[in-house]
Amino acid sequence: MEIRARAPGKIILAGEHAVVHGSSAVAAAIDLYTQSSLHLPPPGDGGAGGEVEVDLTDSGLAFSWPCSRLLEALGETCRKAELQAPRPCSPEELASIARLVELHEIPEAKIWLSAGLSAFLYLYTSILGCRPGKVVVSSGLPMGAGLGSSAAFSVSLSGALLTAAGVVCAEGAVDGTEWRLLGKDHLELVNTWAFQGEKIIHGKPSGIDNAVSTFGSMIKFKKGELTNLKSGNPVKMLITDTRVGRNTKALVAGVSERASRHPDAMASVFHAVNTISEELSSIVELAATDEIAMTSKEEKLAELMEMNQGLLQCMGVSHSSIETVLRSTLKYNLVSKLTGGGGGGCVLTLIPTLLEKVTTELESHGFRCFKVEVGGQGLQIHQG
Ligand SMILES: Nc1ncnc2c1ncn2[C@@H]1O[C@H](COP(=O)(O)OP(=O)(O)O)[C@@H](O)[C@H]1O
Ligand SMILES: C[C@@](O)(CCOP(=O)(O)O)CC(=O)O
Ligand SMILES: [Mg+2]
Repeated sequence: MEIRARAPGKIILAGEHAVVHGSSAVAAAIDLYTQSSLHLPPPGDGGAGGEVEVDLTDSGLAFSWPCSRLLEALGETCRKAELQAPRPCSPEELASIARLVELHEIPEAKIWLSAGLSAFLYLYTSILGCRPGKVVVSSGLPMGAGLGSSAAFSVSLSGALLTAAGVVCAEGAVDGTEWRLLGKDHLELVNTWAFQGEKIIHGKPSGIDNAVSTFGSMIKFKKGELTNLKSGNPVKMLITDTRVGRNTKALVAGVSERASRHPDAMASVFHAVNTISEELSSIVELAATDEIAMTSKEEKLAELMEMNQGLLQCMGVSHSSIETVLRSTLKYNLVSKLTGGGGGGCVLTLIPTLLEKVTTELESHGFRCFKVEVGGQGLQIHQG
């Protein structure tokens, strides 16, 4: 049996970090995915001699554990998982899982994978027990760059494993593709499991990343509550990856430490971010109903993003590479802010729809517009 599940990454338009401390945040799914393909031998095949394998194709590494070894280390976890109500991974269980991960020598340069492997082992053994199987993971998302690869990993894994366990099943089809969707209750269950995976990777996640990866669309998120935002006119964002690696868990912990050193000042910062996210979400919804004032709404969005970036600097999560992107885009009057954990990673730049609008108007006269890159190569030949 083979089951494939794919889950998208996300951008956070406003509210990262503050959302961990109870503020509102606004996030949207992007069309870059992580895919998990689960292969299970027919029941009875492999038996006690079988293995659990995971092939992380993007990092070129594969790992396996004999089922007997997993059973010995995790015992109870492998026997009595409550699939409808996942329980958090206890510190003892996490320590046993970490020892199983340490059985493999992960190259120092890729040591950050160990958190993902722990989440994998937790989700696999809790949902399917110590049953043999193989998961192949591939992703179009940069890892550790603020686009929610950790959540997409946990959501796609949970989706594939829960489908195999028979507790969720796909319903409607996605137009023109081979992919199918889950109903709301089943999505809720996947989201709850994926949140447990995120906890292993992030330490103290707000839950916004797994929620937007599970449910898609554009959402406002506050203290676990999710509101779907109807954004008729999608905002256009340029995403720039500074390629400066960082780790969300450490950044989230750094903000919490600053908050405990300066509780009042940071409470004001989080409150200001909350107001920005609330205002931004109402502008997004208004833009869906009122076409004409699009330009002024974009100006407001840009201003709110700029203010949010200033507050992220207050939290200590900007970086010199991010500041370089801000300066470069400002030269063209474009506003940018970091997205996700910060400390490097990705930066969002708001692209005005005015450009699109002028094209649409010209085309409405029957003219034809081309979007071209200029100054490229001359003649090119490919011989098979
Ligand atoms: N495809 C993947 N394979 C293995 N681990 C992954 C994968 N995607 C994400 N991870 C795990 O998630 C971590 C990155 O998460 P994080 O620091 O939250 O950044 P982000 O979620 O912004 O990409 C990686 O270090 C790894 O442990
Ligand atoms: C910083 C934070 O708000 C978002 C983290 O996103 P990412 O893992 O950097 O893609 C943390 C969270 O909400 O769990
Ligand atoms: Mg993450």
